[in-house]
Amino acid sequence: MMNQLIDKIKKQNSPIVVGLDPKLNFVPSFIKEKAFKAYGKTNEGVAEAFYQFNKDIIDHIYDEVPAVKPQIAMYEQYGIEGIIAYQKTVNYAKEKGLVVIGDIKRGDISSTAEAYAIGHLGQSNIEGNKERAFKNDFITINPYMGYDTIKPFLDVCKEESKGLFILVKTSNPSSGDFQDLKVGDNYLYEQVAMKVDEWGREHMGQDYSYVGAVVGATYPEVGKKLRKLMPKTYFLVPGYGAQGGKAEDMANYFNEDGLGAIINSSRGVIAAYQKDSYQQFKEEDFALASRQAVLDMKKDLSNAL
Ligand SMILES: O=c1ccn([C@@H]2O[C@H](COP(=O)(O)O)[C@@H](O)[C@H]2O)c(=O)[nH]1
Repeated sequence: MMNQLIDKIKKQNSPIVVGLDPKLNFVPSFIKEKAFKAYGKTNEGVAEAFYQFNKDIIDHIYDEVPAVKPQIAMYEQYGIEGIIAYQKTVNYAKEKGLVVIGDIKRGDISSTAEAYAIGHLGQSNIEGNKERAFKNDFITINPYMGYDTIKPFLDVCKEESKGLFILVKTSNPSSGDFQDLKVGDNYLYEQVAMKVDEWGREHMGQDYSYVGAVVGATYPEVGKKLRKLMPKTYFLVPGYGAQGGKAEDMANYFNEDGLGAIINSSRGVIAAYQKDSYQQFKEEDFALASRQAVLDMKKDLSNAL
């Protein structure tokens, strides 16, 4: 799957992933009103509104970006109906040929990790009948509990040709509370990076491993250091745009082959029509504004890289 992602990045000249993180106040009123008329102001109503919102955005961006990253929390808060909207979003993105990174950030003891891995990347075996719950190509996972909790994910990835992005240095303001603690001569994030690199070497695609790393756009000096420490690891880089990550710093996350990183923007794309800089777009043209935001991000990055 890493090879396919890289091929698409090269073909579209677009190291960009759009985060599908819907919020009710991002959804235009004409979509909300229709959904609420059909299902009421209920979880089902929100789920319908989110799906229609995502679908229109996907229709307007799928030819310009290789991947989308739905953030499961945005859906989960609306219960089963929200999860169904997440699943339908993943399915629709796959139908449009997009690579899907399920941002689920799981991690637990190995028996539980195995269930997460099967559910989000693999297939369950129901007395001989195989069933797939979610069609993600990659998921994000949390390495805090150590190797035995990572292994079930690696095993399913191998079986299914899927991939992972493991949290190494996150983009949030307090990411240093633990990640920047010194462990011997290294920072904790460096220790984790070395492990992710080691696990990845046993799970190589063509040039890059299918075990990737999450490295926040908001710490470009760390990005530069990690780029050297993990040359075969693809980086998923959240934090560009809404969190303050700048295009001029993104070169730090790429290798000399022009590859090695895929930059995420969620709010900056899906809620673009609400920004002053896109006020030429009316609410009903929200998806066109998202497309414009992708084109602008593409230009912004290619000028900087
Ligand atoms: O370190 C991390 C890890 C994950 N995220 C996720 O990425 C998006 C960012 O959204 P923006 O609107 O572009 O800020 C969101 O889903 C986060 O949960 C992250 O930001 N940082």
